[in-house]
Amino acid sequence: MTGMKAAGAVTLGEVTYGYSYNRPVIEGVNLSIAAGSFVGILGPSGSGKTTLLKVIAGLVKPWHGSVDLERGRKIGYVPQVESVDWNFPVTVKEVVSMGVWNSSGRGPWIGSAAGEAIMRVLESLGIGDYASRQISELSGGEQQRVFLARAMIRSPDVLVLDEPTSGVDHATREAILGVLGELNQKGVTVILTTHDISGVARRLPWVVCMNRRIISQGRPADILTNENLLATYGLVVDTEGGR
Ligand SMILES: Nc1ncnc2c1ncn2[C@@H]1O[C@H](COP(=O)(O)OP(=O)(O)OP(=O)(O)O)[C@@H](O)[C@H]1O
Repeated sequence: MTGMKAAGAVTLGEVTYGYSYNRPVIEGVNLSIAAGSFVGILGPSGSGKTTLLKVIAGLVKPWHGSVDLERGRKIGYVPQVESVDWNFPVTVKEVVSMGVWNSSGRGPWIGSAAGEAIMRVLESLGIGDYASRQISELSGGEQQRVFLARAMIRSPDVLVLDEPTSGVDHATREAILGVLGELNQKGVTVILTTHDISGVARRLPWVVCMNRRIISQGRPADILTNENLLATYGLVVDTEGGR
């Protein structure tokens, strides 16, 4: 896809970023993600996956290198649930409405059209009944779906998700993967990180292994080999699952 900028394509060139002077946590990252891709990013803890997603989503600016997304395309970012502190009172509907503040430019008042759109998204994720509940009362898997709803309400061209299936049960994982698969079928580029090799990564069309740098990428059957996993994680992982 080089040289071609289809909707929702993301291209990183020689991207380096870190949090303290002279200590990059991702370095020289070159990555081309074609529009309409469904990509899983794998790597051990601390390998820079979240950082890479933040660079892609434009939340941080790389020290060096380029991040290209076609002008006017929208990126939705779904953070890791554990990274968010919901100790203040806010309902599910209010959290999702944050996704439309930017476009309405009017603050947290939900018009009836936006309200209906929010309910449609919540229902598509099976959490319509929770609209008026406090977010702090929900389980991790339910909160995960609320964040997904907040990103989906903006109809993004690219959806970037940080470990969307971590800490959820089997049924929730399948529900989340199902929703992401449907969005991808509609043309949304989906980029997620995961630690779940057999339950998630093996089922995606394309995976990228990273550890500060990109180590390998390709179809899971070609990439999730013991040799590559050893290079990425420093150990051989039981990829056959047995879950
Ligand atoms: N806000 C921050 N300030 C300082 N250092 C940070 C910050 N965020 C991440 N780091 C450091 O950058 C490195 C990469 O972190 P990152 O969260 O990108 O890794 P990760 O691959 O997503 O890890 P995990 O799988 O555990 O979520 C780690 O060493 C981490 O400690």
